[in-house]
Amino acid sequence: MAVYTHVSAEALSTFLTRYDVGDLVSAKGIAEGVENSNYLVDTTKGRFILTLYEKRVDTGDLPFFFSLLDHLADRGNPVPPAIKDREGVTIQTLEGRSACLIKFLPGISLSHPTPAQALSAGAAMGRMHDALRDFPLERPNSMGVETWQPLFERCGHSLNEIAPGLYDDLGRAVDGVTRRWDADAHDCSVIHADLFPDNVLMLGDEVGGLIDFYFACTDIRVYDLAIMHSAWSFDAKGHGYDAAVGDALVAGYERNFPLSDFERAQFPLLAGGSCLRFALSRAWDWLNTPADALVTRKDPLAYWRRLAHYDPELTTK
Ligand SMILES: Nc1ncnc2c1ncn2[C@@H]1O[C@H](COP(=O)(O)OP(=O)(O)O)[C@@H](O)[C@H]1O
Ligand SMILES: N[C@@H](CCOP(=O)(O)O)C(=O)O
Repeated sequence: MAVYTHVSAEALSTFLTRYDVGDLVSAKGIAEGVENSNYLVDTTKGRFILTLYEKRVDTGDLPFFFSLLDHLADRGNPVPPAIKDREGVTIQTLEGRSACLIKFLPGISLSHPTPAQALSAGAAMGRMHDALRDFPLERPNSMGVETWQPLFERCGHSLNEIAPGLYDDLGRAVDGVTRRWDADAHDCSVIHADLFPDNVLMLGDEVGGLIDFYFACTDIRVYDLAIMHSAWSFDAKGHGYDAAVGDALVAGYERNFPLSDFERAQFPLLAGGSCLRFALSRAWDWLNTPADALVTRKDPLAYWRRLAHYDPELTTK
């Protein structure tokens, strides 16, 4: 469920008169997603996404996100830029929220990607990173390595309500990974930082769109591939590593951005970091979201289990 803010047909019709996009035909709330309110909007001239930014996106970051999308779209990447109104404005206000009208991209969000789809998606990430070599803006990672220990401490002993012993186990793993993490030894650039299967729209085996750039930030470039690898190569519960999917992601990526020997050697550590980053954010949400809330809580243990694949020693006592 991701329609937190209701937009009336009257308010939307008036909103659309700012743009050269035709008249409103229909608008439907989109159930997928967790951060923002999204509507699928059809007009007499085409199809668009309307996004209203809820509390988890800092609206001060929106100019960064839309510069990034313009930069990528200008270089032929399948990403959805914001539509400008007749005065060139992209970030508007609607129903008391910051709001943008965004290009609709075709495709289906995947639940179970195949190796052929993983190959295309990895290649799309490599191409995106290549296009970002000359992107001049930066944004700190609000979920970067230095935030993991403080977030772990904020979750505290309540972690044991998720699974007995999780406080000690996670604490040991956070310590083990962060002590070996060395961003200065890597190439850093702007990365997507959340390229899960649900953020890649597929047309058969081809990528129709890369969406949801609201975690995009400056960090270790190959960490982005490690995040993708940990999100794509397991079942939803974090079991059953699928080597064909994992290998295809890396092979696709290397078609457009070859990895160095150092990056290959560091990959398990970076993927282990990704497991901790998502285990921690999910644990925090799990402990702080009422079970009957509109948002479905995501399972933190599905990421804890993935860590065992990348670094078995960190997850055994
Ligand atoms: N530009 C787009 N083109 C087509 N569909 C989109 C687009 N942006 C979002 N969507 C649809 O909306 C859903 C939620 O979008 P997303 O950005 O992932 O939301 P959230 O940030 O709330 O997680 C996606 O799963 C997709 O179905
Ligand atoms: N991908 C993250 C949560 C972020 O949600 P999104 O809908 O904005 O991609 C997770 O699965 O924990």
